[in-house]
Amino acid sequence: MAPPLQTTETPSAAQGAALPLDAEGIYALAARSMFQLFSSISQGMFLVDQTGRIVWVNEGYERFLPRLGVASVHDFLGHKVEEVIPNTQMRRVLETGQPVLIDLLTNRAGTFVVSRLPLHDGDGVLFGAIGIVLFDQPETTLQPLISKFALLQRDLDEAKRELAAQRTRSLRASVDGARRAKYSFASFVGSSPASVEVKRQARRAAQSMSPVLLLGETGTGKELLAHAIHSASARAGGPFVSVNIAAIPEALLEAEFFGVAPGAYTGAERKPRDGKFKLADGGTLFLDEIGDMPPSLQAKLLRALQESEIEPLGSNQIVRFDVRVVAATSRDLPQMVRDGLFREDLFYRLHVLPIRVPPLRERRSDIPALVEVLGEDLALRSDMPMPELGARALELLAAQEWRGNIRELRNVLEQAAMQCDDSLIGPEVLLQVLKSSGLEPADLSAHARSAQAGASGEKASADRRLLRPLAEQIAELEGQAIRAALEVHAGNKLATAKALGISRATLYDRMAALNL
Ligand SMILES: Nc1ncnc2c1ncn2[C@@H]1O[C@H](COP(=O)(O)OP(=O)(O)OP(=O)(O)O)[C@@H](O)[C@H]1O
Repeated sequence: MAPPLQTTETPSAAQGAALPLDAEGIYALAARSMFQLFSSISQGMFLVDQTGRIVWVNEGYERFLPRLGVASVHDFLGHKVEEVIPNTQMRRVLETGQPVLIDLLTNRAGTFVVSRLPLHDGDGVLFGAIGIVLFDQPETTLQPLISKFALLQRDLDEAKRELAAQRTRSLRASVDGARRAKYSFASFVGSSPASVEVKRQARRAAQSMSPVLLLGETGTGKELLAHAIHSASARAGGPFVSVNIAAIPEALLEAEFFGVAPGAYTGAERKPRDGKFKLADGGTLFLDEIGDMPPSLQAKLLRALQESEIEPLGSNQIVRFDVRVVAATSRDLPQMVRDGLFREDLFYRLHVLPIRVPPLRERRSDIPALVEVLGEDLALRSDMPMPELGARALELLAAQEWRGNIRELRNVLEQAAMQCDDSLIGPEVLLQVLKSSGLEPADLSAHARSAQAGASGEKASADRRLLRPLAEQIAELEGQAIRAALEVHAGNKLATAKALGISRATLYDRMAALNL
């Protein structure tokens, strides 16, 4: 039940009345006593009814009225609380029924520490609220507390700043780490003719600024070579940024490449950020699995590569970049062009310096060295002794087809090392690992026979070819040399004769004899 509208007189106490003996009487007296105590020790108090009208104000509160621009108590009582006390939050207490035990209120009368308590009747029905000014001018009365709070706040802010700086430093370090090339040409193990040739081509590519296209089966070392090309290039001091196109959902690829401008999206997952082109500025951008580039984005990528500029999503600003592109794919890109799955113009843009990375089965003589290096790496990473392979186990490895190439070789070695109690890996364990990995173990005897047959057959046929009349062999060699020189010089007789060190007349003679 709402109390009647009153003036500044304190709600009457039980002065003069006999002390109650029953609990209800004591409770009523205690409530009244507490009310009076708060009224006298606080700086001021007022009551509102459930509609938010001021119904009572004590003497202490009266002194704030002039500062609130209210001439008298009568101009205060009966008004809606927010009309006479700017910035008050009493309405919220009436709406929620929840107390605000302590709060700071600032308005034209000053800053106050206040309490706001809802008032409920015996049935729990809200009938009003009480506003208490605990401290007037808290900056002076609460000075020691405020100083301590300020000190703690300063320490907290400093700690937060330091933490944020540390986080930024470690993020930057990990990003820098991630953006530095991890491999050089020394990391590319192999001295077979095929490996030597691929390294030679890649070293030459490193000296150029043109795009490089690395073509080869999965696990052949294309990514390793991309790192090595960057490390050996003039851009080695710049970032190496890698994008695995196959690993990024199509919907996110555009943002990944071109970045997102501030305010482009409201969703939390689309915060403004730089795209990979911008991140690679001054360095190398490695586009891994370029054959998986969705057709919808191929035109945009081509434009970016041609113009060396991008437009981040949600922005109309052009961002220029200076990036050297190395792309790689294990897919048959020319066939994809023929099938209309890959843009021809983009293909030619990337196909400036193509390098074919041969599969492991074309460089089997690299396998012992690879086994040694991969084994060393495994031992370092897993704290295991370095795996050793006997001659027969090595033979078995050398005979495999290795569809997954060096990556597959590494996996097989790792599994075999884990299954062996000592560091020596025998052929039985290898056979078991190969089978459990779904790989068909090579037939060693057949492999040996074919390798031997290949070698001895080749030798036998070479021998037979040499056991012919010398004039016949010389004529054959002469014909080969003339045909090759004519081809190189596009049929130009003068240049061909010069290259072969013969006169033009002799060349015409020989050509006639050879029916050329
Ligand atoms: N010649 C090599 N010497 C040493 N390690 C190699 C060599 N080639 C590849 N590797 C290792 O083999 C693994 C696969 O190589 P990488 O990722 O470069 O192959 P990839 O051709 O890019 O494969 P994918 O096409 O599947 O992406 C890596 O751990 C790499 O370090």
